[in-house]
Amino acid sequence: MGKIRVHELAKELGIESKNMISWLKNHGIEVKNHMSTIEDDVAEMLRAKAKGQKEKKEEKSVPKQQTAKKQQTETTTQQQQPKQQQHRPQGQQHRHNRPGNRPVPQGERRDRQREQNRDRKPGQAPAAAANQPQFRKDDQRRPRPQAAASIPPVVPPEKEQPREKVKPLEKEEKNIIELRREREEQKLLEKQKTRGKAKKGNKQQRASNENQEVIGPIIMGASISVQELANRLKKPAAELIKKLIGLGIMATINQEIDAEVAEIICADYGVEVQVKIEDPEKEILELLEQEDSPEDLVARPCVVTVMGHVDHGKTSLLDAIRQTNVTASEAGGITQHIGAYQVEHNGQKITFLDTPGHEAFTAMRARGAKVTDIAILVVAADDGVMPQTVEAINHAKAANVPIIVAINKMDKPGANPDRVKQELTEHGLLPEEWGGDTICVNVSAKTKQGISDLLEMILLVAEMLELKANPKRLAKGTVIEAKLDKGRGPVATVLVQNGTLQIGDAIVAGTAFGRVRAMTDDKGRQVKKAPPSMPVEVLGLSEVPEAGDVFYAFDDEKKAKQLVQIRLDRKREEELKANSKVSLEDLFARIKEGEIKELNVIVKADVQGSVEALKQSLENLSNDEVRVKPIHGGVGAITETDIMLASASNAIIIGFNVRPDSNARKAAEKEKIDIRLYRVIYDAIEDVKAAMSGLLEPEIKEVVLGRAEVRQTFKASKIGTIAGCYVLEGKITRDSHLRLIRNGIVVHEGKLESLKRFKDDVREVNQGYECGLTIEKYNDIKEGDILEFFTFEKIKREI
Ligand SMILES: Nc1nc2c(ncn2[C@@H]2O[C@H](COP(=O)(O)OP(=O)(O)OP(=O)(O)O)[C@@H](O)[C@H]2O)c(=O)[nH]1
Repeated sequence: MGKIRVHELAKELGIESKNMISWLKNHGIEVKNHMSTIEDDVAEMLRAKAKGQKEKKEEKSVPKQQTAKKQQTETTTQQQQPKQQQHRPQGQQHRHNRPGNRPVPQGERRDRQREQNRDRKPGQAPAAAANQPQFRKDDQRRPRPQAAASIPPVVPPEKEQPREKVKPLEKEEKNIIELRREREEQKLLEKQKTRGKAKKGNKQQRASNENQEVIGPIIMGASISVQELANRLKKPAAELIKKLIGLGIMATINQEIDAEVAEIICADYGVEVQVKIEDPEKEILELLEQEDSPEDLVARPCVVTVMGHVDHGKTSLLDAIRQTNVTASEAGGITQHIGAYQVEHNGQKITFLDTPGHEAFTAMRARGAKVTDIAILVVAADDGVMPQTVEAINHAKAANVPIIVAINKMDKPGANPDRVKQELTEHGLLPEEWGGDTICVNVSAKTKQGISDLLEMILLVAEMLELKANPKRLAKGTVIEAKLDKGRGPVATVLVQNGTLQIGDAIVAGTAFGRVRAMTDDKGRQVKKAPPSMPVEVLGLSEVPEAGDVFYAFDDEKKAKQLVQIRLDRKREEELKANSKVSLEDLFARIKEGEIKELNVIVKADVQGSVEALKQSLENLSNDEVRVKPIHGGVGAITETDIMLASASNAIIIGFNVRPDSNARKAAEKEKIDIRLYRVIYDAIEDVKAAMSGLLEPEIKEVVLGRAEVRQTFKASKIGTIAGCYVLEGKITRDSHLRLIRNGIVVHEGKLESLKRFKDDVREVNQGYECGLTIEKYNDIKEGDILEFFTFEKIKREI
């Protein structure tokens, strides 16, 4: 028997799906979303309830006695409803989960339902209700003796009834939600109070234990000098320096230590640190980010990204959607590629980000930009769920973006959508027709089958998301793509996310400033305004911004320029700071300038013997001008902690037969720490010696291209060990050198013998992809091994 969906019934009763879902949930009826089905008797009950409310409203003009009578019947019905509902969810659950329960194809079921509803005469109950077994209907309407008994024979309608009578679904719902929220807030407040007390207690306890004067919280900026901190703690500076040495930080009395270190020191004295950093950039942005008042908010089109495995038809699907939905007025327009486009379906717009593949999506997310409202996961019906499909699912899930599955290539003879659905369930996407909440639509980008259904589903999900924006304010959005055009200068495709962008607006994106000189839409037409969710190509920026940069429009050009200046200053400062770190390359120059009197070194090696040997040999290199000082030595991979220590004490790191792990590598890049890696102790000593005398010739520098993890190994009799790898970062190229690292130790260095994706030989494989490879004359590859790929680059000496 066909059951009705939440959104269908909501539409029928003229209620918002959202309200109906909350109401059902609050009454103990389990529904997942607007696509969930409702038991027929529940639907019927809701219809009766809605009908009752409507009638009651009309009854205001009906004579009093008559109204009272009707209301009595209504009340009776309503009073017994909760009882029925409480039993229902379980039954509903069972029905979905029962094995062997033939899943009714979604399309078939929806069509059947629509057909039945279309055939019915006005005023007649919908099909689902008509098929309802009679006894249920009776049961629902007929008051139970007990319930009836509790109803007073004469109902005073004016006083008792209005509460039931005029309360619409929404209002009832709101009260429950508000009540819950209030209770939760209360609980939170209480929790915080007790926590605060406990914290305070601990601190005081510690302070009194140490028999110290209680000092209030120390308020500081991003850093504080050792002297200043000692003054505020009322402690001798020497004591603090001792503590810092204990932490591996060699600081002088005038040196600045950052908030994190200050916090550790102060914790020892039971003193709290409060960091207050004045951030002029934040202040400007806060002014721009002011919240919209609800009355200014209007619905905006949803923004969709298409993701999926290679060759499953992302580009074809985007093209098919674009072609099928070119309206008559646009037919003559030349479709431009501007990184995003809009189509219209049933009078509603949908924005597609025309950058297939999840790289664009993740790159933007990595930069903190959330542009996508809905993800379309394309899966080829003849191929099924593949590695990149899984990646795409995980990316969308991590971003908390709803997924609609487009099962593509349905025109192909080998198409098997049920297999795809089965595979999807293994990755946490349960198709809605199997009781889950994932919408799956069968499509063919080739024949255009199902494209319209897909668009309909997108609009349905978008409706549930209630996407809104305020077109009246200054624009804010994200840069989707940007390039330098020879003739036109910097060109950026931006997606307006709030406000309206207009010609002449002053805008800032990253460190790029400009006035919007011209705007072009996705059909190549010049436009003067771009409302929310509209992608446009913008001319007029001073430089090329980066994809993922957030842009803001300003009414005050001065403020815009101020923001850019703040960002530029900060960038410069960071570069300067980074450059001030010691490296072997500029060691000699800095020694000569008297800047460096001590060369701090951190030594990491594969065995303790090497650590000691290196430390000793390095220390022996000390001369009158500079003292080589190993501040830390240890066995194992170079870690992020080593980098932090190097950064805090301005040290270089020497690794012997070990490598930095991936976090350490990133941190070293950020902190500009010089890491030198060697396989021969003598080379390490020689390099430092040469650097100290200005003779270091770093002509060739190793450049790491990427890292991959061995996920599986296969033995092939003629080939040797084949490693199934996943590229963790960067890329692998066929001709790169590699080293095999096991537990942070370099086990082998050599070259690649072959590199394949699926069955094809490839020249390179990028981050996020899987590949198969073999290593020249080396077979001892194990699961979990890390392969690091590198080449050599010639570097010009600058001293
Ligand atoms: N028969 C059939 N072929 C299709 C369909 N959709 C795409 N293809 C074909 O599948 C191949 C790959 O399609 P693309 O659109 O390039 O796939 P993609 O996912 O964008 O591929 P990448 O951009 O390489 O990741 C092309 O040869 C298309 O012609 C379809 O619905 N039916």
